[in-house]
This record gives sequence, structure tokens and C-alpha cells, in this order.
Amino acid sequence: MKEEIRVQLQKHVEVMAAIERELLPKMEEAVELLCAAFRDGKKLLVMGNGGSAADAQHFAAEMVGRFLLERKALPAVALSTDTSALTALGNDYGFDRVFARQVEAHAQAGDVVFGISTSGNSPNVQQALETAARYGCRTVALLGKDGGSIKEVAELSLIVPSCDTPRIQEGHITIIHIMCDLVERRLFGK
Ligand SMILES: O=C(CO)[C@@H](O)[C@H](O)[C@H](O)[C@H](O)COP(=O)(O)O
Ligand SMILES: [Zn+2]
Repeated sequence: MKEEIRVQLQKHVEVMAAIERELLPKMEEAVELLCAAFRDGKKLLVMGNGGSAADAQHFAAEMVGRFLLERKALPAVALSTDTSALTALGNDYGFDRVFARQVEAHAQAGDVVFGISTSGNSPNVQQALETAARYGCRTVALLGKDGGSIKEVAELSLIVPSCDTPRIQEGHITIIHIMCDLVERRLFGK
């Protein structure tokens, strides 16, 4: 069993190294985009399915609460947490609309709308980003595999270089934590 564990840990390390090789400029761009939006009084909307729904609420909570620095709250909402909205919108409009309809409700021009999908092919995330673009929002996608159809839709796509869903998710949460740290220090650091 130890060997199986070692193999998985090694794959995790390889994905982290690939992120370092390939994604630094895009991570920088995402941090700059978030900082500019927060400085301008705009908010973050973020969503995903399954493990990515958990990442979305984790990301929003880091912004509303704090990451490492004591500072004022930053406006961020995960669109994957409200069971009444998710069930009503899924039931009445279809699951593909559950995030797009919430974007229609909450998005204002200049907000950052962040979609998270390991395959890049979740229709509800894609439709939310399409709607966000129509509302004049900045759109960012955290993706994996070949980036799927969402990479064609988002203004900025960060594609974790792996085909393995759990490893992609580990890449996503690492990128989210690094972005939270950099945004917080740029906006509130001494
Ligand atoms: O966490 C996992 C797998 O590690 C699952 O819950 C996974 O997130 C779900 O199957 C999602 O529906 C996958 O959607 P996506 O990442 O392809 O957009
Ligand atoms: Zn998972």
C-alpha cells in the first residue's frame, strides 16, 4: 500500500512542478485582475460542481473572512452554496442554468466571475461565464485536462496540466490559496 500512496504523492508533486513551469504569468494576471476589481469596489462570484463547489466556497470564505492578515472583509459569493436557489433554479430552469441565473441576479459590470471545472466542460459553469461576459464582468476559469469548451469562453483560463481529476483539484486549491495570499498582501500588506 505504501507504494500506491507514494505514487499518488509523486503525481501531486509533478503537477505542482508543472504549475510552476507553466502557470505563473496567468496566476499573476488573475491576482492583478482581482486586486483591481476589489480596489474598484467590485466583487467576486465563484462557482463549480462537486469538489469544485467546495473549492468555490472555500475561495469566497477566504475573501469574506481573512486569509492570513487581519483586514476588512472583501466581497465574494460562492454560487454553489444556496440549496434553495440551486434546487429551485435546477427544477424550474434546468441544471445548466443554476449558476447563470444567479449571475444575472448578482453580477455588475467589472465584477470578477470565476468558474472552476476540472474537465472544462460543465455546461452550468460555461453558461455562467457566458452570462457574466454579457454583463460586462471579467471572467476567469480554473480548468484541467485540455481546458474543454470553457477555455474558449473565459477571458483568462488557468489550465492545470494534468488529466487526473483529483490532482487537478489539488492544483486548483493550491492556486486559490496562492491567489488569496497575494491579493491580501497587495491590498492590505504593509
Ligand atoms: O471531487 C470530485 C472528483 O474528485 C467530484 O465531486 C467532481 O468534482 C464532480 O464529478 C464534478 O461534477 C466534476 O465536474 P467538472 O470538474 O468536470 O466541472
Ligand atoms: Zn474530489
